[in-house]
Amino acid sequence: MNLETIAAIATALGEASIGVVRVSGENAKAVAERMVRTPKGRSVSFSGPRKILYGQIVHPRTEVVIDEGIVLWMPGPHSYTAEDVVELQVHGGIQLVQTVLEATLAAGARLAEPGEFTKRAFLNGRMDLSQAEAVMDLIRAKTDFAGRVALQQVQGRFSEEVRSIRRALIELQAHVEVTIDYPEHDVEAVACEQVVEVGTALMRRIGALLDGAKLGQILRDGVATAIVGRPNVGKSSLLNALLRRDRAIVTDIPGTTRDVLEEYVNVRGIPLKLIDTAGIRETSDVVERIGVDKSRQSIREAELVLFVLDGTMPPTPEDVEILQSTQGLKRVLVVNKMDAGIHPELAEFVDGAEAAAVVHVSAREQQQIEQLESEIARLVQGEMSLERDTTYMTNVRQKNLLEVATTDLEMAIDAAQAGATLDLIAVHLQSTYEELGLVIGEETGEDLLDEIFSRFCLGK
Ligand SMILES: Nc1nc2c(c(=O)[nH]1)N(C=O)[C@@H](CNc1ccc(C(=O)N[C@@H](CCC(=O)O)C(=O)O)cc1)CN2
Ligand SMILES: Nc1nc2c(ncn2[C@@H]2O[C@H](COP(=O)(O)OP(=O)(O)OP(=O)(O)O)[C@@H](O)[C@H]2O)c(=O)[nH]1
Ligand SMILES: [Mg+2]
Repeated sequence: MNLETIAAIATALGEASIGVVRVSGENAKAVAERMVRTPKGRSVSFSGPRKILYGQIVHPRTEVVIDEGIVLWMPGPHSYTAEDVVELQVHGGIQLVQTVLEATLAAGARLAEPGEFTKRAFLNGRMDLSQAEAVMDLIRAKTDFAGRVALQQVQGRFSEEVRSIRRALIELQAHVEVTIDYPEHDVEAVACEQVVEVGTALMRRIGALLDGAKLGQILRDGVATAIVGRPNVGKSSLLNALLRRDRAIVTDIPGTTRDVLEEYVNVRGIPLKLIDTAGIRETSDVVERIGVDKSRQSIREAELVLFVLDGTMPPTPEDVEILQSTQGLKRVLVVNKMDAGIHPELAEFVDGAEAAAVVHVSAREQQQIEQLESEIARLVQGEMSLERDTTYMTNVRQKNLLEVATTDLEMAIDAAQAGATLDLIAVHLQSTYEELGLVIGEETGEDLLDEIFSRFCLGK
């Protein structure tokens, strides 16, 4: 495949020890030869196998020395894109890296679009679409766990399973097609039995992938965790304590938090989307009332509720209301202000309440926060352990395709059970096969590819 030579900054913009400009394509060699000199200023020829060299980086037209750097020469197909790749590793100054990029453009490359390097890797067959998409998940991973899942997918574990299911489908399809050509009643019955038997097993395998996807979604978005309670109990203080920084405004004035505030935190490898809410109470203040409505909305959308109570006071009617409105949800009762003592009526209230866990903390004094974290981890961990034989996936596009594929496969099985014609069964099997192909990018149209890769970051 003959594509234009592209260049981009591969590292984040900012002051850093090094910055990398990457060039890929047929002219990568020419670009490098126009820009790289030995420490003594002599030209360098980039041919033969991979090479690492140290030298000067010059502007291709003026020969002005821009920096000294390390240059990697990786001839295709043994490179990230499977094309000839040159990496110019220079000092990581914001302006400097930009100047080096401009020099590569002057030397004959064009600026890469977002995701274009990875798109090349896909187009050149070095990875499939599911792997390419996972590259971006890997970069965006906020926790060790999410990172390991993405890496698993980059390395092709998910793709392998999809391919293996497709191979089994093709075999089944072949069996059915052959039978269509030689119609004999008992042979036909055998084929139907095959479709039911093999199809059911494949359903189970696709189902397992979909289970992994559910978890993947949590990984990507974080567990929606609403911190709720009446005003002044210490919700914002708890958010700050869990974040280990002063994010939300805390005052002794009830009704301080007006708007919903969202922050991500990593609790023992589990990503939580923490939602600090306005204290719930009846109020005539227009702004505060909107905030309270939003708090109620957050409760409805939460996967986990941290119900905060002021341990120093007897429970109020608002506490009773919130207890009711969070009934049936996965909730933790967080008795706050333990540093100031626990009121016996509050203790009684908590004893009588149903909850997945009860934790006494002091948000302000940072006491027992780790205890709370352990409880949270315990509550969500069950669904979150990275099991060796489970294949996870975080991509909504792929998940939707798997769902459509199961529907079609189910139709094939139903048709076989109902003794439908083999032609009809074959059509459903064919659809299943094609949908699974789209997951890994087989027969995927140009428009969709553009759309997928444009969501990548520049230089990837
Ligand atoms: N400097 C640098 N570091 C990097 C990358 C890069 O492009 N440049 N990567 C970019 O994201 C990641 C590594 N990914 C890569 C994947 C494959 C190949 C590659 O050359 N593959 C060849 C050769 C394999 C081999 O030697 O065994 C191949 O598959 O044929 C390179 C990088 C992370 N670190
Ligand atoms: N003694 C004690 N006081 C605390 C503790 N946590 C919070 N407070 C105090 O309680 C008051 C209210 O804290 P906030 O975190 O603003 O309470 P909130 O629930 O977010 O309040 P609203 O935003 O008004 O709903 C502040 O004066 C805090 O300093 C604690 O653990 N111990
Ligand atoms: Mg608050």
